[in-house]
Amino acid sequence: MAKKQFKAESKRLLDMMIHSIYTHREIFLRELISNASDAIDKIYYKALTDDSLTFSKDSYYIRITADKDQRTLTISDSGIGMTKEELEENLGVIAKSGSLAFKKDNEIKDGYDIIGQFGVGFYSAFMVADVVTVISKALGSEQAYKWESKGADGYTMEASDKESIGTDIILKIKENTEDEKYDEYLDQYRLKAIIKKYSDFIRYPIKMDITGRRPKADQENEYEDYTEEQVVNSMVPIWRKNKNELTPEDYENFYTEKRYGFDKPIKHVHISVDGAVRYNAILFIPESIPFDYYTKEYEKGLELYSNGVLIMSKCADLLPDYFSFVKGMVDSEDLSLNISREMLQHDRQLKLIAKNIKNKIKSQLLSLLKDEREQYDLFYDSFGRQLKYGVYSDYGSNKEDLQDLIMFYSSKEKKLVTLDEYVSRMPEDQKFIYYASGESIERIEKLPQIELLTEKGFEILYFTDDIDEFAIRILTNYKEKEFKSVSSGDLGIEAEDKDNNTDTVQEENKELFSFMKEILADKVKDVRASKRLKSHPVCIATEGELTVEMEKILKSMPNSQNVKADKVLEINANHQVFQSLKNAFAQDKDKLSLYTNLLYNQALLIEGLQVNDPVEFTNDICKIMV
Ligand SMILES: Nc1ncnc2c1ncn2[C@@H]1O[C@H](COP(=O)(O)OP(=O)(O)OP(=O)(O)O)[C@@H](O)[C@H]1O
Repeated sequence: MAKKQFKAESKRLLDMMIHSIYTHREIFLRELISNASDAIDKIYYKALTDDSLTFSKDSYYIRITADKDQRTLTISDSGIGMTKEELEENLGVIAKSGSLAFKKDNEIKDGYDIIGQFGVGFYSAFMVADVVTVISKALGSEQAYKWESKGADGYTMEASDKESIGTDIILKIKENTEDEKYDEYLDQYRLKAIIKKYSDFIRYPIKMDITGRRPKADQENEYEDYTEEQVVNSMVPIWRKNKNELTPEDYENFYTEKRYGFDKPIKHVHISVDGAVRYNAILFIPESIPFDYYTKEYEKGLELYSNGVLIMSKCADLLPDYFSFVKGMVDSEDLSLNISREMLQHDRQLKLIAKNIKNKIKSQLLSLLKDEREQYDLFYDSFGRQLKYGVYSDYGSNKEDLQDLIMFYSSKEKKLVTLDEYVSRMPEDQKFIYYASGESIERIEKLPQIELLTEKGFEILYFTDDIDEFAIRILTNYKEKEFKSVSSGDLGIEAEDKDNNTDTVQEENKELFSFMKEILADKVKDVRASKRLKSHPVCIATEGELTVEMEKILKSMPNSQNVKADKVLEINANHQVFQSLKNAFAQDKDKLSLYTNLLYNQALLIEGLQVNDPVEFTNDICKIMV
C-alpha cells in the first residue's frame, strides 16, 4: 500500500518526538485518554441535543487493554469517531493551530519544548510506540478506516472492520533499551497508577482488566488468579469535589490535562455558588503569557458546561477583556444545553455568573498582591499590560476595578509599586503623583526633566509601556491626587522658586528668548528659562494634553494624524551654555541661530525623538568645531 507523507512540519516534529529524551513519557496516556474523552463529549452532546439519536449513558466509556505477548496497548473509546477525511486531516498534520510555524527550527530542541508549548497530543504516542494504529468508525458512517504509522516516514490508510462507533488506538510498545524500560507501559498496575494520577476526574469510566489473586471459595490455603474489569477513575469531575479533598497538585494536573496552559498556574480559584444562580467553576491565573496573547489570534474564554456536559470550549462572554488571561471552566445546571452562542449573550444567568467571576478574579488578584507579592510580580510581568489596557479601554469605565491592581516602577523603591503605595508615602506638601515616560528605566533615569524632582526627593513613577500614559490620563487622579508628567509646564512645586531666580532671569533675557523662539518658529511654542534643570543645559517641556511620549506613540500608529505635543524649549540659565547664548545674542546673531538649532536638536535626541534634518545637524556640529 502506498505510504502518504506527513506534512513537512509534522515530519520534523515527529522525528524529534521519537528521538527526544523526554522524562515524562507516561503523559502519552493522559493525552490519548483526553482525546478519547473529548470524542465522547462530542457524541454525548449530540445525543442529548439531537432527538433522532438515542444512547444510554452506559455506552460511554474508555477502555485500556494491555497485551504483554503482543506488546500492544490499546486505548478504545465509544466517542464520535473519525471519518477517512478526518483521520487524514487530524492525524496527518501536526499542530494545525499553526503554533508550530510560530517556532523556528532551531528553537525546538527536544520533545519537552514541543509538548510543553503546544501539546501535540496524539503524537506523544510515538514516545513509547514503534507503530501506532488507529481504527475508527465515525458517527453516521458505515465504513471504518485504519490509519497506521511507524513514525516520521509517513502513514497508510485503508478500509477496515469495526463494529461499533468510536476509535481504537493500538500502540506497539517499543522494546526495552538500556536506559528505558518500556515494559512498564504494559503493566496493569503501572497503567492504573498513571490513569489515577492524570485522568482520575475524566467524566467517563476508564475500564481496565485487572488481575488479582484471591482465596478459593471453600478451600483453605488455596488461591486462584482472577481477572475482572474495573473502573479505574473516580469520574467525579474535580469541580464537583470538595475543596478540602483536593491538593494543589490536583489542580495543577487538571490545568495541564485540560491544556489551559503548559506553565504552572500562579493561582487557582475553586468556586461553588448556590444562590440566585448555581454554578461551580475552577479558574486559573497563569504564570506565563501564551505565545499569541498580545495578538488578534488570541481567543479569550472559559469552558462552559451545562450540568457536566461541555457546551462551549471558549465562552468569551464569561470574561472581561482585561482578565482575558484567566483560564478555566464553569459548570452550571441553570443553563440550557441547546443554547446558541447568540442566545447566550443575552442569558441573564450567564451575565450573573460573569459578574460574579469578574469580582472573584479581582479579589484573588488583590489578595495575591497583598499576601504573595513575589507571585503577583510574576503575574504582573506577564499580564500587567493587559490590566493597564483595561483601565484605558471602554472610556475608562472599568478603571475603578483596576486602579488598585496596576503598578509602575518607582524611582525610589527601584521596583514596581502600586498607586496606593505611592500615595501613602507622599509628603504632605506634595500635590501630585509625578511620572516620567520613556523607552526604558535607564533612559528615564537620565532625563534632564527629572533633575529637580529627584533632587527634592520626590518619588517618580517611570512609564515604559506605550499604554501607561494613556491609562493614567483616563484615571486623571488616584485618591484625589492628580498625575503630573515631569515634562509638564508647571510642576506645582511651591518651594521651587525660593532658591531659584528663574523669573528674574526670564524677564531680563526676554528678548534673547523671543529671538530664539523666532529662529525655531513653529517647532516650539516657546523658549524659556527652566525651573527644573540642574546640570543639563536644555530640555523639552510640554504644555497641554499631549506629552512628547504620547506624540511618539500616536505617530507610530497606522493612519496617525499629524499629532503634535506643544513643546517648550527650556534653557538652564545656570549653565555655561547660557552665557554663550547671551554673548552670541549681543555679538553674533548667526552664531545664536546655530546654537539655538543645536540645542533644540539635542533636546529632541534626549527625548528619543528624531532630529528633523540629521545632515544639517552634523554640519552644524562641524561648524562649531572649526
Ligand atoms: N480518540 C479520538 N476520537 C476522535 N477524534 C480524535 C481522537 N483522537 C484524536 N482525535 C482528533 O484528532 C485531533 C488531533 O488530536 P491531537 O491530540 O493531536 O490534538 P488536539 O487534541 O486537537 O490538540 P491538543 O492535543 O494540542 O490539545 C483532535 O482534535 C480530534 O479531532
